[in-house]
Amino acid sequence: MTQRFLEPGELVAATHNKGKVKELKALFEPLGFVVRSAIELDLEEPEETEDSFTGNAILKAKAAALATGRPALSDDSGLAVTALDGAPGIYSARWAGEPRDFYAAMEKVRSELEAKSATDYSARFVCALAIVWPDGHEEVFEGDVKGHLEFPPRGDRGFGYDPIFVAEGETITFGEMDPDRKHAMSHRADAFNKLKAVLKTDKV
Ligand SMILES: O=c1nc[nH]c2c1ncn2[C@H]1C[C@H](O)[C@@H](COP(=O)(O)OP(=O)(O)OP(=O)(O)O)O1
Ligand SMILES: [Mg+2]
Repeated sequence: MTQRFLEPGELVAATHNKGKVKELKALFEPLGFVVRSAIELDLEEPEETEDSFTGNAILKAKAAALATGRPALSDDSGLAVTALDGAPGIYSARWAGEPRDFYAAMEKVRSELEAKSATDYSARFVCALAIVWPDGHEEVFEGDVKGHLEFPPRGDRGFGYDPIFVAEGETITFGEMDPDRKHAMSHRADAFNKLKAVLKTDKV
């Protein structure tokens, strides 16, 4: 399939995560997109049945594009810990249970590292951003940010696993970091920088 460009206009953010909605708005609104989230539109949350970030990103965007008849943007992301063979990975949200408790999920990461007597605390955040059009055309981009984990968790400025993640070259966690600074270096920003290639806007 040939690459397709996305025209500025209304864009459905196929996510129910308020932290992501905030970050996706910060990335797309300056470029002239009006972002409406799946929360505002009261869309159903599809089951994430694929075995990769890109697969789940496409699945979520496709469901929202079909439900709304509009191009939809999704984000599938997670924390991949080297010593845990990439876990929690695509299960990052599911490790937090229902209702989501990321302090419990961060504690699970810590206890699994301790159980393995791990000395390697390196980790990365991964993000797949997908755009799917109502006719089924899809574009997907993957980004990451490398770093390491520190315990106990610090900072309440981000979401999810941010309080234990320290990016390469930094000393503070994503939870302690100014949100604009996180946006400039995150896995989401990395994927977004690749996705810019399909945005039809002179503001890029
Ligand atoms: O920048 C981040 N800072 C901290 N934690 C993060 C980040 N990015 C993803 N994460 C973690 C938490 C999130 O809950 C999970 C993704 O799971 P994921 O299924 O993609 O998202 P979700 O279920 O929260 O919302 P939705 O599927 O409606 O987009 O990984
Ligand atoms: Mg999810």
